[in-house]
Amino acid sequence: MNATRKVGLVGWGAIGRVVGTALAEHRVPGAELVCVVDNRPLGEGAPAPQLSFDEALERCDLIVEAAGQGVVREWGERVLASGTDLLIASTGALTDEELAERLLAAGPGRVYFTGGAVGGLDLLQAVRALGPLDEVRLTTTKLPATLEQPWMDDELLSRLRTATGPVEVLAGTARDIPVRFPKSTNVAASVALAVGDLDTVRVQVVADPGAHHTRHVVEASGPHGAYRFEVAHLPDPGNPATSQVVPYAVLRSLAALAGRTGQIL
Ligand SMILES: NC(=O)C1=CN([C@@H]2O[C@H](COP(=O)(O)OP(=O)(O)OC[C@H]3O[C@@H](n4cnc5c(N)ncnc54)[C@H](O)[C@@H]3O)[C@@H](O)[C@H]2O)C=CC1
Ligand SMILES: O=C([O-])CC(=O)C(=O)O
Repeated sequence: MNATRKVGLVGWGAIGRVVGTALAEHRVPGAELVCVVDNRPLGEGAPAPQLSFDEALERCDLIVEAAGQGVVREWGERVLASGTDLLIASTGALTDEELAERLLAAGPGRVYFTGGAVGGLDLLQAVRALGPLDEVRLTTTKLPATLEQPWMDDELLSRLRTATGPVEVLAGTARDIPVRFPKSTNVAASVALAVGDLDTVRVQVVADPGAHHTRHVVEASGPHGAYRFEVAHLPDPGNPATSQVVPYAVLRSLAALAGRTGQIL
């Protein structure tokens, strides 16, 4: 049987709280929560000691990032160089190809990403082996307030705030969109990781005041077939930018990584 994975969880927010609580309750066979890292003091709020990143690297063999793209940029290489594996939720950081290459070259730790809020990535990854896709489109629809960004001008902010139906906020590729909406469109980078090309993935970001559910629609086509995956998630009540399902996607990824016998994964 494999040794128990010693997990350091970075980020005690909408995703981290659910992941950390499940780990602390031993709901992931083969994985144990050793510590939590967060740049806010957590007091007694977390079920494991709050440590610095450096302390976490000394005690853990797997870091789960559920904090933001900046953490991947700042810590990714050091995590891998210390021999610790890294599971990434903030995949948008990997649209920086220089960083992605440095992470690929770093080691001996291994880097993984979770499918997060989007579906069908396993099939898109499989299709890639047949040859490139001609077209890949992602349409993400969210509540307007979850899409507001510091770079937006007054006109765009006003369009978001006064929308009475769906409005396109920005269109681009998976190379530029996740940087523009760092907490809201990591899914675009995840689709690009599956497809293997940032520029092929065209992304449309839509704000809809009636979006009771956050929607991600992936449409892809190529010489071998056509694919469409549509998901509609309830947003997390505390952080509506994040879909409620995301921590469970992280836990699913963790279960696969911990890979205990007695489970069919
Ligand atoms: N792949 C996917 O489908 C998704 C990915 N995400 C990514 O996951 C991230 C976390 O999401 P939530 O838990 O909803 O966010 P949240 O805002 O609820 O929680 C983030 C936590 O990380 C902490 N944090 C932020 N920067 C930090 C730093 N530099 N060092 C240590 N701690 C830090 C914050 O204090 C907070 O406790 C998002 O920013 C986004 O990048 C979010 C949703 C879906
Ligand atoms: O949770 C979601 O629906 C998507 C999200 O925030 C992201 O990709 O960053």
